[in-house]
Amino acid sequence: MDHFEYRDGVLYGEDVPLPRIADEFGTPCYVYSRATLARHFRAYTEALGSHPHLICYAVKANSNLAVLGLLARMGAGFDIVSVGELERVLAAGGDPARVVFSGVAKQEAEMARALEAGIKCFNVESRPELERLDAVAARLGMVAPVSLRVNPDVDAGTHPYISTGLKDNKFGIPVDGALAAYELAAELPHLKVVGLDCHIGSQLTELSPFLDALDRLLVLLERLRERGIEVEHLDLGGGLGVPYRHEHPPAPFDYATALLERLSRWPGSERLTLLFEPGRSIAANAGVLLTRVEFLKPGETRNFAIVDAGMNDLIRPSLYQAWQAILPVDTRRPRDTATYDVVGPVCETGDFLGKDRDLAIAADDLLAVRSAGAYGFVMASNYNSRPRPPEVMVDGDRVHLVRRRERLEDLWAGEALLPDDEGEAR
Ligand SMILES: Cc1ncc(COP(=O)(O)O)c(C=O)c1O
Ligand SMILES: N[C@@H](CCCC[NH3+])C(=O)O
Repeated sequence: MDHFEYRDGVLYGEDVPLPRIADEFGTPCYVYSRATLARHFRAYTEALGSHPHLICYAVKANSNLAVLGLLARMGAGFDIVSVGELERVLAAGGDPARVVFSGVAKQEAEMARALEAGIKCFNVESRPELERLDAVAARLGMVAPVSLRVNPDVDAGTHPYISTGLKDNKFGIPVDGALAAYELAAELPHLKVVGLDCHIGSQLTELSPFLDALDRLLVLLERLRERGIEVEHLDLGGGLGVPYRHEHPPAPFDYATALLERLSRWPGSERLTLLFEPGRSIAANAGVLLTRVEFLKPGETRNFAIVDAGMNDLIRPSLYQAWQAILPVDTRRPRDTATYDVVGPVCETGDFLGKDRDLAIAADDLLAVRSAGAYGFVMASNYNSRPRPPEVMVDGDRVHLVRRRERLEDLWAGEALLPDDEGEAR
């Protein structure tokens, strides 16, 4: 259940009819539900109950300040992958002591800023990164808390572009080399080993890859213990899938219960703080992308519904052939049903939001693309010089504009013409 439902034939976000939002803010427009975000976050904390834990929301999924601020107030930590995400978390009132920093290419300045801000942990992804972090911490006269992101080589069974825990992927330290990397970390004077981490991929719909990864991490923890290296926390990353169409991913409760059960066989597990880095499972179904039909264009082989949102606004269908439901917002007016490719204004054949959709629509109707709260706005671009859409949060019957539509002049902010004397003559 989420908070986007039909009432008397009109799609609502919480208690707000979506046509009201289109009238006020125009289309395309992202709409998020505060209640859904909060409910998805609570599903994790309630599932983990009294076991020591920290839910570090993956900022990359949806980094709007209002989303981060809401989760921060609920006690969330954050998983960041850049200094930009760190600054967003801080601007939203997030607690730096609850931030973990993932990513394969952390720059020295990013490390320094995160150290000064006092983050909880760096999730280190390679040996050279350990050395770089030690050097940066030494320069600042600090000690950096580290966890090694281990690549457990399990098949997450997801789209190849969003699988991260295989030997072939760029992420993490291969599990076979992890002991030696931990020994290096323990020797480096400006690092303190605090955790062990993995993240095997995104949109996982089965429990078994998570449990396989946990088993491999527990073997490694045992080896570390034998060498006198104890960690305070175990970070199992994000990756829990959501229902976009026919998928039936485990609920956070079942996921956490299965992991806790497996973990309980490990001596001392009750003292091990569990970290999770969920992004999609918190944000995806808390958002829709509202768009308006510009034209219906019947064709010999296909019918096109041309809408005002394109791949620059929501790239998942084009990039991963992802399927997201597309719903008419107002079903009260009689319409003929036809099968459409729902396409955008961008000059690319790959610019589509959905293919072969049976829809009863007419020009000027509003559509809602569901499950757009994660990896939606954050992946939007200005391709074709299109301003990025606004973001709106509904909260009961209230509507908050949480990011205005970009203005045309925002499109060239920071750009410069060549000085006069360097024109065409050369
Ligand atoms: C290190 C890390 N943590 C967490 C996430 C969040 O993943 P998801 O949105 O699938 O929960 C990702 C993205 O895949 C990631 O790379
Ligand atoms: N952007 C991807 C998920 C990437 C996960 C980040 N490691 C998606 O929309 O499915």
